[in-house]
Amino acid sequence: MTAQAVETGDLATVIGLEVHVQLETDTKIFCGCSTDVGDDEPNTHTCPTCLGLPGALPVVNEGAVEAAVKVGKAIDATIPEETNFHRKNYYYPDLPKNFQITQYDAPICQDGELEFSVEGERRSVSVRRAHLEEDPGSLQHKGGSIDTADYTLVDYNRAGTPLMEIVTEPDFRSPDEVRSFLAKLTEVLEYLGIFDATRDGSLRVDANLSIVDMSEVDGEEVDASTLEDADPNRTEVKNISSHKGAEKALAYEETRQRNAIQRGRVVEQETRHWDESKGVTLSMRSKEEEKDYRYFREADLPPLKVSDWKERLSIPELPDARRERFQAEYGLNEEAADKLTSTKEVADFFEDVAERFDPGLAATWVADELLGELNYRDMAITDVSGRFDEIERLVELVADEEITTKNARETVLREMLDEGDAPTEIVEREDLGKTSGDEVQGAVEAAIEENPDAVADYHDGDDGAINFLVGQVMGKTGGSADPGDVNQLLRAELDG
Ligand SMILES: Nc1ncnc2c1ncn2[C@@H]1O[C@H](COP(=O)(O)OP(=O)(O)OP(=O)(O)O)[C@@H](O)[C@H]1O
Ligand SMILES: [Mg+2]
Ligand SMILES: [Mg+2]
Repeated sequence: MTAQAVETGDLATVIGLEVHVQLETDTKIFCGCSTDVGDDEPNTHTCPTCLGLPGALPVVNEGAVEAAVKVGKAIDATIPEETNFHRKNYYYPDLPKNFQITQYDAPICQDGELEFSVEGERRSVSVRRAHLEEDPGSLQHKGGSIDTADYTLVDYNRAGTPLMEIVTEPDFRSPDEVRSFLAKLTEVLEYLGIFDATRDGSLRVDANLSIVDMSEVDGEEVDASTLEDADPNRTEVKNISSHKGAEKALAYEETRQRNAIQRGRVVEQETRHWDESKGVTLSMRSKEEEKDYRYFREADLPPLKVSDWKERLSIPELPDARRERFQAEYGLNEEAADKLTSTKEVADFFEDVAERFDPGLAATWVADELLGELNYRDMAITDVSGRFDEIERLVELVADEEITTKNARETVLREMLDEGDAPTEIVEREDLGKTSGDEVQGAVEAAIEENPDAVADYHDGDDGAINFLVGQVMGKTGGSADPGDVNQLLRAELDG
């Protein structure tokens, strides 16, 4: 049968996410095995519980529940009186028990919300629920990828790592919104101190996408009721592990589904796999339904009373609030406030520096100089957190006018980062201490004496000649004089 091209009105894209984030705890969610597995030998961080051996009993790690409650506070979610766990049954080699302990009808968080911006515009996404669950093991496909491998090995080091699955409403309308949302979510999770974005596999996204033909529904825009009327088939794309990957996979899927609809084909409801290297989504299987999982209560774990945990646990000031406070309290512009709140560590360091020195100077040195040089070297603030004292010392040298801004920026900071030396060491070694007034005055007089042509040009009204003379003085003082001061001294000498 050849498909007939159909008349399609405006096609609207609808996206909802299931984001799995790894909660930073020392031990796994239901046993005492360490979560710090790094590149250790496979299957060395395991015990009867996370291997799912018969008779082994799970015990819930309260640290993981606390982390989840903090997330709930940050997204303004409802925390139930009592939470409990369920078994989700399915058969796959990464799951030793053939069921995953997860949450079903009493998730730790319900009805939250997260605001973010896309290209300067504020958007808000509702979080339907966020629940705790255990990570399965990891599969290593040998001699190929998931569909072509000769054989597959399984490593249970990861099995039992605490995960939080954050399920949004289908509120996104484009792949780039998803990318901005994920950036914001990551930022918030890091502020809470429960998430490490640099850890491999710490963020995994299942991205659901459907296309609604607006000519078939009432209303101009997609909302909950038009979506219910249209009830479009959706695909769920798995194996996405980065913000950029999510955007790319969804852009691919958006085009694929739109093209299918425009050719009069039906979009299958199915689970697809994101192939990062090929940049395509591939059909894996038809979408399983809830009944396939035979959810039932995990009888080995008693329900957990959490009604007062939201009050008991405190969370730090979050990025949006901090950004606003930075503008009000330190008089920063939006761009500087954005940069200085990009991570909690940057924000904390900035506040330390701003307390000791002028906030404007602190902002320049942390936001522009330090972050700029770090960025250039592909380094993060965490790479220099052991050297905050040294960086403050450098700002102090500038604040006390012991070295020039130019030398501080172009020599001291760069050498600190490249060679690992302390600022005072570099100042001494490179002889960067600001030249004394006498020396500068001497250099000014010498420059005037040695350059009669420039002096004559200056007196003829050629103001550019002064720049040449400033350059001469800077050369004589090895760049350690202040160019503004030199300019003034020269004018005083020439006009006097
Ligand atoms: N029409 C739609 N288009 C795009 N996304 C949708 C649509 N309807 C629902 N979604 C999204 O699909 C996701 C449903 O996730 P949920 O975990 O509730 O169920 P599931 O995917 O069926 O289950 P599982 O956890 O087993 O994958 C939500 O993120 C939701 O926003
Ligand atoms: Mg889900
Ligand atoms: Mg799903």
